[in-house]
Amino acid sequence: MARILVTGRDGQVARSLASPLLVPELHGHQVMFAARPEFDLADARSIERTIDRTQPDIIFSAAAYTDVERAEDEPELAMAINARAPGVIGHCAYRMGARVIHLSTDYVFSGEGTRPWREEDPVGPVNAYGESKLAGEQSLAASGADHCILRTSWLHSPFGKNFVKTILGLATERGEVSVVDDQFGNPTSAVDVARALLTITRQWDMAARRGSNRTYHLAGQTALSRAEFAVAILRQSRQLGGPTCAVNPICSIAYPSRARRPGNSRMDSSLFLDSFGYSPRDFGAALAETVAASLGLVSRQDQSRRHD
Ligand SMILES: NC(=O)C1=CN([C@@H]2O[C@H](COP(=O)(O)OP(=O)(O)OC[C@H]3O[C@@H](n4cnc5c(N)ncnc54)[C@H](OP(=O)(O)O)[C@@H]3O)[C@@H](O)[C@H]2O)C=CC1
Ligand SMILES: Cc1cn([C@H]2C[C@H](O)[C@@H](COP(=O)(O)OP(=O)(O)O[C@H]3O[C@@H](C)C(=O)[C@@H](O)[C@H]3O)O2)c(=O)[nH]c1=O
Ligand SMILES: [Mg+2]
Repeated sequence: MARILVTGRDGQVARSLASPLLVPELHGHQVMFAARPEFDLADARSIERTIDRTQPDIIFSAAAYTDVERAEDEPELAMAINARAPGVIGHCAYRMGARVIHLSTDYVFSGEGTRPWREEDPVGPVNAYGESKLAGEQSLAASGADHCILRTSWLHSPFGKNFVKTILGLATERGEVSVVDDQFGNPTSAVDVARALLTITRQWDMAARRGSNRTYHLAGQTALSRAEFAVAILRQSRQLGGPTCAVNPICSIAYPSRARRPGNSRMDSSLFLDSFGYSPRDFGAALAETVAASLGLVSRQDQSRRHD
């Protein structure tokens, strides 16, 4: 049993961890969630106070500034939260001998080529969010804490904001949705990331023997374009009696956005599988879970609106 401190309470990974139906493995650990206003990643003192008070064995560093578009307009705030805070968390963990598992992203890569990215590949972020997350990896690594960095990608879940829920929402309003077909990546269930965090926790000593303080990639098994992903989401929704619509594939330049995004975000997660014997579920099973649960939530909201 470990004392686990999870940063963020309402994020996709945090809420997956807190859902006993989706992640029963958490049972047996003592889990604490740190969230605003008491715990603010932009305020170093609040981080120190929270970690000192909760005395964790291990910290799941899951909270982050994740609005890729807004990060272009407020890069200093994105840096404070995504770059400096992981260093502060690392220092606190180092002082008390706690471990840290920190979540990072495929957006640390440039998007060049077509080969799935491996851990040792050169980084080269193309937007402010990616730059801030890369700096966060570096500040945690420099803190001296016993840590590991888990880079994941294209998270989906029934919780919070994500591409799956956005597409389902658009399908209720429109007959067609235009989606970029020149960005490729591996959609990943936040539930599978939550399970991976617990897998590392269980096997930490084994990982340490192999050389801890490592970076791992952990993403879903299937790589596809955003447009293909949208088609899969809508097919799944139709099968479950949910909304559906046509997908119009477009180029990224035709989609108005402030942030550039990597074209090739494909991730190679084989090191994680070799190291921990764990792999996310197959694409269809993970997506079916997210779509089914999201449709349930959507229809409950609709019902309560009808009673308003
Ligand atoms: N979403 C994705 O597609 C991907 C995410 N990742 C990484 O995985 C991790 C988890 O992502 P995900 O679960 O999707 O995150 P979410 O966007 O769902 O949630 C982020 C959480 O961070 C919290 N947060 C933001 N700013 C602060 C702050 N200043 N102080 C305290 N808490 C704050 C938010 O709190 P509040 O509710 O108060 O806003 C929210 O609970 C992140 O590190 C992210 O960078 C990596 C690859 C893909
Ligand atoms: C909703 C939508 C998006 N798009 C495009 C916009 C963009 O280029 C791409 C993805 O859009 P999103 O804003 O959903 O995705 P984005 O916020 O860029 O997602 C990223 O979030 C961060 C936190 C990560 O770490 C990444 O792994 C990745 O998941 O799809 C369409 O073409 N049509 C649409 O209807
Ligand atoms: Mg977004």
